[in-house]
Amino acid sequence: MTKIIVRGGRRLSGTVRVSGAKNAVLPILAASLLATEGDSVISDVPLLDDVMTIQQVLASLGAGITYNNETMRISAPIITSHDAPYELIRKMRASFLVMGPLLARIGKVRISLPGGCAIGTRPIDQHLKGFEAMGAQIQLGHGFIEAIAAEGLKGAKIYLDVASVGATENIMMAAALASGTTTIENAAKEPEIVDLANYINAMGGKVRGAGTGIIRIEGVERLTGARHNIIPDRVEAGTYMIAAAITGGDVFIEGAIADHLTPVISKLQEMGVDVVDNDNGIHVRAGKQLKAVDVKTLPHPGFPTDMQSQMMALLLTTEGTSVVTETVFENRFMHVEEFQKMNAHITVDGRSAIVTGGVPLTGAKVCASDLRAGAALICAGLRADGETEVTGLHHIDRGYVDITGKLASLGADIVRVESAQAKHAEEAVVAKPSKAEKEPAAYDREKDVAVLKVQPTWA
Ligand SMILES: CC(=O)N[C@H]1[C@@H](OP(=O)(O)OP(=O)(O)OC[C@H]2O[C@@H](n3ccc(=O)[nH]c3=O)[C@H](O)[C@@H]2O)O[C@H](CO)[C@@H](O)[C@@H]1O
Ligand SMILES: C=C(OP(=O)(O)O)C(=O)O
Repeated sequence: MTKIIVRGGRRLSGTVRVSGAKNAVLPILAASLLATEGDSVISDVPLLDDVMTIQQVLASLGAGITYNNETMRISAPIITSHDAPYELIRKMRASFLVMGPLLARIGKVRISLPGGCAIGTRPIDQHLKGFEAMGAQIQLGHGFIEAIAAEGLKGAKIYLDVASVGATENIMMAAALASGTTTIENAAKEPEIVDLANYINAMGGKVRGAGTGIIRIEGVERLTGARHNIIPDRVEAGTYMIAAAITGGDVFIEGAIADHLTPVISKLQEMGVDVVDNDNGIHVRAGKQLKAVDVKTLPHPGFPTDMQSQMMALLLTTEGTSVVTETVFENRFMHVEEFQKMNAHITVDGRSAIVTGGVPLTGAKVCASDLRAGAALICAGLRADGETEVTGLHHIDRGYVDITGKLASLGADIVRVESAQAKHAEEAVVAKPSKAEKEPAAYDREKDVAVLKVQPTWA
């Protein structure tokens, strides 16, 4: 089985560069379907499994895509299908974000219920409520959704019952080409929403108020491809901040934007970690005994749920007891059982976890139950006595670019071991004729497999 092996006890130091944000690039790639003419050129596109999945979805709908050097070029003058491929939509949550663009572009879509991290029930009722308000007729059955907007989408006033990130994005994209003005009330305010709005506006759209609770979208007749840089990944940056703090390290996180990380920075400072930002990134220094703090996840600008498990790893190393309350997803404590295998003292009581700090962590064989849980287990392994083996890496590969290489460059004793079977499968992919040769419109995976195969020299 492919695994990451971490031997704890090394203090991290040096500089690590943050990649483009997974949760920004995925909706932005979906939004590229809105442009009827001109190519979109998106830079700082991280090489993640989720990015590969969404580009396959776009290619299956008729988009032409090339990817080189973290830059993706997309053109979608003609949409050739309204049927999003089941096996790709089930793989991840964000692939559902093609629903809004397809409805707006061709007035028709068939799509399965989305997959994604198993952290709760994750309904899509708010997305559908928005599309219905804009005139789409929706039918649900056998795990699929069929929607038709025979006369095109019309602007509407939509109040979201929960400030859903995905629903805000999906509705924003659909509204960009609808007739009239759409208002989203109780909209999500995450930085990724602002990045998407900036991209739509660069394509010729008229989105105002992104980053606040009320977003107004004046529909336009057509959008054209545009150039756009993806914002740095605040969750990846936050993960390296935790990795630095948990090892008592001294790390500069290059590219991280402090304004996107205010709740994480403020909790770390409350615990006694030195965090200083400048125009180029965030410097994290830790060394003294850290204090226990309580953490409650909330929609932005509250403490991000995607940083909850990594923060829990750090709280295990403080003096005292902390309470971590998860309010965004109802089942996001699956990492607790894995931490317990590492000698962690945590009890879960409903939506709260009571974390007893200061009990030494010991290495163990653990499994990532979701993307961020995987990163949190690696952080805990950096501090634990002995060897920690983390499996379930398909979760981690969805959202972290070369986490082993980046941590190793900071001095961590960490290695990724590919199973013989995984290596064999990878070689088979390399040996196949290029997908681009067979389907000129498709993603050039050949080039990227070469990148994927790069193993750190210390391995
Ligand atoms: C690809 C992506 O960007 N993923 C992020 C996005 O997920 P995602 O967009 O799926 O998360 P949402 O903001 O939609 O979910 C927040 C809450 O709203 C609920 N809900 C959501 C939609 C809906 O129609 N009805 C409903 O009840 C969910 O069950 C959850 O309890 O935001 C989450 C919350 O910050 C992050 O953890 C994910 O990393
Ligand atoms: C929950 C996450 O991702 P997704 O919404 O893609 O499952 C995440 O990025 O932590």
